[in-house]
This record gives sequence, C-alpha cells and structure tokens, in this order.
Amino acid sequence: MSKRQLPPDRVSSYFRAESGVLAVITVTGLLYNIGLVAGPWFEGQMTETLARILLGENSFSVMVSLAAGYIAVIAAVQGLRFLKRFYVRRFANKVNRRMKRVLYGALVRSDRGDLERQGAGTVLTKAISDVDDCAEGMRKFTTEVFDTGVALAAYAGMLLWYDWRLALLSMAFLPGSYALAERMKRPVQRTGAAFKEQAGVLNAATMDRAVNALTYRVFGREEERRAAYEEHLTAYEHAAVKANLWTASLPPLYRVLSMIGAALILYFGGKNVLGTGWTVWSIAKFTTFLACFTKLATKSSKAAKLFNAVHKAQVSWKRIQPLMREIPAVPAVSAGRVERLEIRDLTCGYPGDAPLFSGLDLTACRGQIIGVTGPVACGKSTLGKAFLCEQPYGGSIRLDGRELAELSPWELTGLVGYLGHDPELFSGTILENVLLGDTGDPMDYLRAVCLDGEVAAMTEGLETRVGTGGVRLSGGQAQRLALARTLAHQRPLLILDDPFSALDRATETEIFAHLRRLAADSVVILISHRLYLFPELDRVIWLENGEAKVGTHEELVGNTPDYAAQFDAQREENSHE
Ligand SMILES: Nc1ncnc2c1ncn2[C@@H]1O[C@H](COP(=O)(O)OP(=O)(O)OP(=O)(O)O)[C@@H](O)[C@H]1O
Repeated sequence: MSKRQLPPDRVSSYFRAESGVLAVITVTGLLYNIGLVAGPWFEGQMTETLARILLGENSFSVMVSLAAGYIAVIAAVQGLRFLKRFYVRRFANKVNRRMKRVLYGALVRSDRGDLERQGAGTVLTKAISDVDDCAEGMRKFTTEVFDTGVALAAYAGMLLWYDWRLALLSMAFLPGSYALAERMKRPVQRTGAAFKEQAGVLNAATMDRAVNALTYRVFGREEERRAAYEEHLTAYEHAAVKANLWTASLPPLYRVLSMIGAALILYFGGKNVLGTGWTVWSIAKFTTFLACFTKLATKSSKAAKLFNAVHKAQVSWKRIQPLMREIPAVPAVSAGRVERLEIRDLTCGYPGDAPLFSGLDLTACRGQIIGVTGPVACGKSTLGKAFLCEQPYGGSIRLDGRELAELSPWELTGLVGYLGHDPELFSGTILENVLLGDTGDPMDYLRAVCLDGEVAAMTEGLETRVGTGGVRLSGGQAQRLALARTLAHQRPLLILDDPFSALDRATETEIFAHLRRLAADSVVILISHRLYLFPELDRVIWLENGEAKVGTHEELVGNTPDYAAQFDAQREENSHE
C-alpha cells in the first residue's frame, strides 16, 4: 500500500508510513539493549580478576585488557544509543509533520461558520497541542519499547540463565512494588488535584486583589479582602504539604520493596559462590547477577512512565481523531485561472433583517483590484463574506460563468481566498502560520508584506512561536503575517477585509505595490476604511443606505458626494500629520 493510501485516522498508519526509520530504530535499539548486558558481564569479570590478582593468580595485564574491552563496549553501546535516539527523534518529527499536514488540510476546508464560532485560532491551537502530545507519546513509546521493554527482557534473560530459581525469587518482589504503586495512585492523584485546585483559587484571588485593588481601597474593603486572601493562602499551603507528603514519601518505599530481591541475592548468591547453593558461581557471576538485577529493578520503575505517556497520547488522539480525515485534492478546474468575476443584482443581508444593500452590479477581470468602502456598518464585511457563501445571497456571483452558490465547499476553497478582520493565527511558528503545512519559501511572502526584516531580527527567525492567536506579535505584525499566509495560498478570487488597518501609510503603500504584482493572476476585492490607495484601484464599490454604487475613483468623486467627502477628509487629515 502506498503512503498516500494509509488512512490518516488510524495511529498505525503513522507507524507504517515511517517503516524505514522504524527498521533502523529496531536494529540499533536491539543492538544497544543487548550490548547493555555486556556492562554487568565485564564488571563481574573485572571483580573476579581483581580477586585473582590479589591472590596472585592473575597478572595486572589481564585487568588492563578487560578494562580496555569494557571501555570499547561502553563506547559502542553509547554510539548505538545515540543513533537510536537520533532516529527515534526523526521518527517523531516526521509523524508530527504528517499529522499536522492532515490536520491543517481538514481544518482549512472545514465549515468557516463553525470555525469562526469556536474561534479558528483556538481550535487550531488546541488541535496542534494534541498532535504534539500524540507525537511525543509515540516517541516515548518507541523509545521505551527498547529502553525498557527489550532491556528488561535482556536483563531478565541473563538472570534466568545464571540461576533461574534465584532469578524468579528475586524478581518476585518487583510486581509487588508496582501493585503498591498502582494502589497508592489514588491518594497521590487526589491530593495532587486538590493542590492544583487550591492553586487556581489562589491565583484567582491574587488576580482579584491586583485588578480590583483600587475599587477595594475606594470603598474601604481592603482589610476584608486581605483576610479572605490569607484564608486562601493557608488552604493552599495545607494542600501543598499534603500533596508533597504523598508524592515524596512513596517512591523510596517502592524502591525498598523492589530491592528486597537484592538482599536475597546477597544471601543465596553468596551460597552459590561458597558452593552450597542451587548452583555453583564464581565471583564474576555473582557480581554480574547483582549488577543485572539492580539495573533491571531501576529500569522496571520506568515502565510506569511508558504507560503514562501512552495514556496521555491516547487521550489527545481521541480528541483529534475526528479531524484526521483525508482531504481530497481541490479539483484541478477550481485551482486554475479565472478570467472574469461577474456580479449581477447582488443583495446581501441576514435572515430576519432587511437587506444591507441590493442591486450591486460589477464585472471585474483577472489582475484587477476592486475597492469596497462606505460608512460604518454599511455591510462591507458582509459583502466580503458573500463570496464564501456562508449566507444565501440574492442575485448572482459568477466566476467564469460558474455560480458560487452552486459550487461544492471544496471547489469554493480552491477558488476563493479570504482574509477577515481577525488574523486567526495559531500558536505555531511563523513558518507554520504562513505555509499551513505546505512547502515553499515563506520569505517571499514575508518580504511582500514587509515583515521579512522583523522576522530576520527575531532570535529564532522563522521558527519564532507566535503564541495563541498571535499574542506575541504586535497588531500590525499579526495582520501582515495573516496577509502573507493569504498570499502564500493564492486563489483566483482574493477577499481582503481591511488588511492594512493596523499599518502606517508608507508600509501600506509598499505592500499594495507587492500585492499588485503577486495577485496579478487574481481578482482582488479590497475592503477598507482608508481611501489613500483608492485612486489606484481599478474600480470602487461604495455601500450606503442600502444602495451599492460602482465606478472608478474619479467617477465616484464626481457623482457621490459622501465618498468624495470621506476621501477629502482623509487626505486633509494626512496632510496635517
Ligand atoms: N452574523 C450576523 N447576523 C446578523 N447581523 C449581522 C451579522 N454580522 C453583521 N451583522 C450586522 O450587519 C451590519 C453590517 O455589518 P458588517 O460587518 O458587514 O458592516 P461593515 O460595513 O463591515 O462594518 P465596519 O465598518 O464596522 O467594518 C451590522 O449592522 C451588523 O450588526
């Protein structure tokens, strides 16, 4: 089966898609873990040799060659470990990328209305952190299968080989330690949850005191608030002590329990050395056995970590699984060029309300930029959204003769690009926000929106994380980044709703020049309150009092006094700056 056909809503697909990398991990992982057993073997041999040297039965050179062999084996084992970890990391990165590509594809083609209601940026941020948790869980699982699973098997095999009775006896206490840990999870979780809750209450109380400090002072309620705050603080301290007591006191107990096996080895293993036990051992075997057991006991305590990581990944996967669907490629006909946009007798509004405007007629050709403006709340954004067909419109909007309302959502996605008021950035990097999982050079688009210099000056450049909704960026940076994203995903019809509102005039003019060049193959609908650039537009739509007037800038200045007045007012304002 080819990689493309693997169903993206199954975790196994992501493992199968990376079977090559997993094969390398398996080979290096097996060699590394089997090599690990060589350590205790060498330690046993060196202890034996030391005893013999002291008794005069061996020369020092034997010890030197053993030590050299030990160092060589450790170096080889660590080399294999490095290789295995490198490939596990690579595997996790590839899974992460693949999952994000599927996720972006699904979200970008989701119903815009739904997404807007939930806040598209927030949906993406949550889903992306779930993908990160899944990929991390898969990484830990893949690591621990070898580092814990295979290593435990190798150590256990070695113990059984040396003395199976003593091996079973000493290992019998390990499950007891896990069972106890499992049973004690409940009070640990309960006190931990209570502590977290108290921390939340205290945070809220702290915020309340800080934000409303002035109000409390003015109304003479400071002392009362202080007393309430002290109560929260005391409750927080008690909860913290309880939670810490449980979490700190139990692990040593588990360790003592699992190390009972070591005491048994000292006793029965000693008998083996003296020749009165179940089998006959040299000092080397005794030392190797003890070292293997200690390593096994330590390793096995990590098994819980593996289960936790897998459990967390499962929870995240459940949340994102419904989003992980294969998205059919946008039909080729939609992604191609469009020569003409024809709007006839267009009426827009919301169900139950009078139309915001009606009778809009316009024909625009590829490469043209059409401005839309008018007084506050005249319906500019509503006109922009009409091209997304979220609400039914009256009249007709045709792209090369194809009525938008009759197209499938995916065809529409291939034809219409949209940038709304809200930049809708998600908490990924600048690069991810521009490319949305596609390939290409984001710098071209960042240059076009005059953001390249600022990104280059950031310590992490394109890898800078922008925070949820782009909170780490200024308003102007967020707006330009969203515009770069729109330009990076060119469509034959581009709707830009007030894309320059947070920019200064010089930047706006420069970006506009780039827009002309980059969108030469599209029809651009540019909605704006600011009219500086309107003389350069191919046509202007003026919406007012339910009417839509269309003309060149000069025509509207001549026949629409309100448009002329708004343009003059802005020009005058600008000349005073
Ligand atoms: N989803 C909606 N349901 C009902 N009415 C809406 C909806 N969205 C907007 N409106 C109303 O439609 C009118 C026009 O809104 P719209 O956002 O299109 O105007 P605008 O010209 O873009 O405004 P602004 O100048 O503030 O950008 C407003 O009165 C608004 O309250």
